[in-house]
This record gives sequence, structure tokens and C-alpha cells, in this order.
Amino acid sequence: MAARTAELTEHVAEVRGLARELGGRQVLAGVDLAIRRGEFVALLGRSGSGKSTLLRAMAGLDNDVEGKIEISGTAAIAFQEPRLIPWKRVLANIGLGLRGDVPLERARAALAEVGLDERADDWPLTLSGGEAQRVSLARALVREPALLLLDEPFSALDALTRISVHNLVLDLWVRHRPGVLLVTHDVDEALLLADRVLVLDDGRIVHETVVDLDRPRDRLDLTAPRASILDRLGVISEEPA
Ligand SMILES: Nc1ncnc2c1ncn2[C@@H]1O[C@H](COP(=O)(O)OP(=O)(O)OP(=O)(O)O)[C@@H](O)[C@H]1O
Repeated sequence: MAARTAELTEHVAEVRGLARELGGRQVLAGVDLAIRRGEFVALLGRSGSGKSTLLRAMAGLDNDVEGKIEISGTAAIAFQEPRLIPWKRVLANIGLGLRGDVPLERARAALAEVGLDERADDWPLTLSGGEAQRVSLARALVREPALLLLDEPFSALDALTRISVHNLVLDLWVRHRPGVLLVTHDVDEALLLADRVLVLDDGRIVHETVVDLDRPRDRLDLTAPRASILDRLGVISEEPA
């Protein structure tokens, strides 16, 4: 079982030699990774490469990993599906914590931050996909996480909703400055949002691209880093030479 809490100074999360076997396969085979305070990191990798396994371990949801995980403060996770409890109203869903309930005022404030204060007393099933994902983000934020783990939170959204939730995540990140680890399949999404893009393959981090560009970013500026990441993912780049 990996260590969980630590007084890290420069970093909000440190993972060393993380290993996990699943279904007879070594899915994680010695992952090393560190996230600085307030840093936005994106994680790419082929389907089945172990991205969700890594996030679950960092969120403390998997006790069968080997290696070291140190998180300085609280980690909160949001998933691809919002995972709201249908028989609890929206506000109650935010207040429901993994570790005890949070005060109502804080839950209301979190809901207001994602622009849904008027939906506090509604049932989750009356929300659109984008709204439900916003509630899921509010539920993570209300824990005031030092580390926010996002497991493909945009991938089930249509293109326009996706852009608005991208912008919301960036706004929330600027306001609260948690360290973020975002799992995505979308190279452009990773490059538009993150300070650093990592690639997971064969159970290890095999590639890192630093994205040293101001936000909001222009897709045209991302051509070179996109090509090198696609190359590492084994995808032929469609960019003109
Ligand atoms: N409980 C389990 N039992 C056996 N194998 C599992 C279990 N959970 C995950 N796996 C396997 O572990 C591997 C990694 O899964 P994981 O969900 O972490 O991959 P991923 O990179 O997030 O994939 P995707 O991009 O498709 O979501 C996969 O091959 C998956 O089938």
C-alpha cells in the first residue's frame, strides 16, 4: 500500500515506482510523476494504457498498488460520467463527501462558481450532460483540493459544451490554483489546457512536452508539439509538412 499524505513543498503530488497488476497484466510498471503546486498536467495514452488506473490510485481509490504516492493535502476526482446520485437533489449531491458532509454555504458557493446556483433544488436527471458535469466539478471543488484529478471529464460532451466546460475548468483552475492531472484522449485538448503533457505507455511515463504558451491558446501555435506527441502515440500526424 502506497503512502498517501505528505508535507511536500514544491510538489503537490509525487508518484515513484508505482506498479499495479490487473487481470494478470502489469498495467502500471513503475510510474514516476510529480506535479508542482498549481500546475496543470495532461496525461495521454492509448486505450488500456492504465491512465484511469493511475488516477484511481492517486485518488486513494485503489489499495492494491505498489510504490510511493505522496499527496500534499486533499485530492478530489471527477470522472467522465458525472456520477450524481439521482435521488439526492443537486445541492445535496455537492454536499455529499467521501469524507463527511460539507457545510451548505460552501456547497452553494461551489454551485454558484459553476453557474448553476438556480438549479440547487432540482433533481440530477433534469440536468443536461454539460450541467451534470459542472455539478460534478463543483462537488470536487468544494473539497478545496490541492490536487484535482480529472478522468476524461469532457469526452461525453458535444463540441460546443466541451469548449464551455474547458473554459470553466480553466477559470476554476486560475481562481483556486489546484494542481491538476487531466486524463484525455484528445491531443489538442491536452495542448490547449495544460502546462505539461505526459504520455503513458507500457506502464510508464514515456514522453513529456512542456507547453510554454499563454492562454487562451491558438490551435495554430500547437502544430509542432502536436506532431511530436502524435508521433510518440504511434499516430501519423495529419498536419501538412
Ligand atoms: N478490475 C480489472 N480487472 C482486470 N483488468 C482490469 C481491471 N480494471 C482495468 N483493467 C485492465 O487494465 C488496463 C488499464 O485500464 P485503464 O482503465 O486504466 O486504461 P485507460 O488507459 O484508462 O483506458 P481508456 O483510455 O480506454 O479509458 C486495461 O487493459 C483494462 O482492461
